[in-house]
Amino acid sequence: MITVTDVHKSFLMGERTMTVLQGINLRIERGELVAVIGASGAGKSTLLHILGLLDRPTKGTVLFEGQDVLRLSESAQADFRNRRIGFIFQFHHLLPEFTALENACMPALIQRKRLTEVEDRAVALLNDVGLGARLHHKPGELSGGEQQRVAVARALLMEPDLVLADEPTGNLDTHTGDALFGLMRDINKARGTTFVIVTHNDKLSAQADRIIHIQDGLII
Ligand SMILES: Nc1ncnc2c1ncn2[C@@H]1O[C@H](COP(=O)(O)OP(=O)(O)OP(=O)(O)O)[C@@H](O)[C@H]1O
Repeated sequence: MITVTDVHKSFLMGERTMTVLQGINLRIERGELVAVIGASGAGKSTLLHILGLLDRPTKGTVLFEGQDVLRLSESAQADFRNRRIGFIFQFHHLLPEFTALENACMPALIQRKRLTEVEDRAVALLNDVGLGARLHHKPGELSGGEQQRVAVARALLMEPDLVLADEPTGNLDTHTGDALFGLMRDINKARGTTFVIVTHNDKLSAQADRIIHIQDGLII
């Protein structure tokens, strides 16, 4: 599904260049659930941002089903992201003024689809994540785990082939984190959705199909 070849990423910090990724080579097969682990600052989030077309490598290629996605225009990349990739971050970035249902529908609204077109699917997803009784609650009226589950429903709304999750259980208690990871595993099994999950939790990464360990910007 994804082939990453010789990806480097450097950031210019004043006069100094800081190299964060130093030649990443990686293949991710369709339907895999991959955990990305490594020490703080190793480059995990940077790699995830590059896979999600949220950032560009300084050097190297990223092929998605053989297509060189880095060559797409900015707007084509945005469209690709919106249609094919779901994102789940540690801080779920829900919009506080909107209900759980409206937040879950947000990717469709961004694509100028009507709420009525996706509402049924969003309700079904929120049911799947155990929030059937919380559809009209705003984020401030939900627990941290419930908010994160809204973010999972939102990530799945457009039926993405790929979900990128950056420490999705990072700010949850163990029990809620385990349940959320189990939910992602279930979705992976049921729909064949590919997951790439950055996590610091060894117990969770042990349940992945494969663990990718990054150290100092290289896969070891
Ligand atoms: N936009 C940026 N400009 C400059 N430096 C950056 C930028 N983004 C990340 N870095 C640096 O790159 C390094 C890797 O960051 P990254 O967020 O990928 O690490 P990580 O492995 O995800 O760490 P953590 O587990 O703490 O989230 C860090 O030292 C960070 O300070």
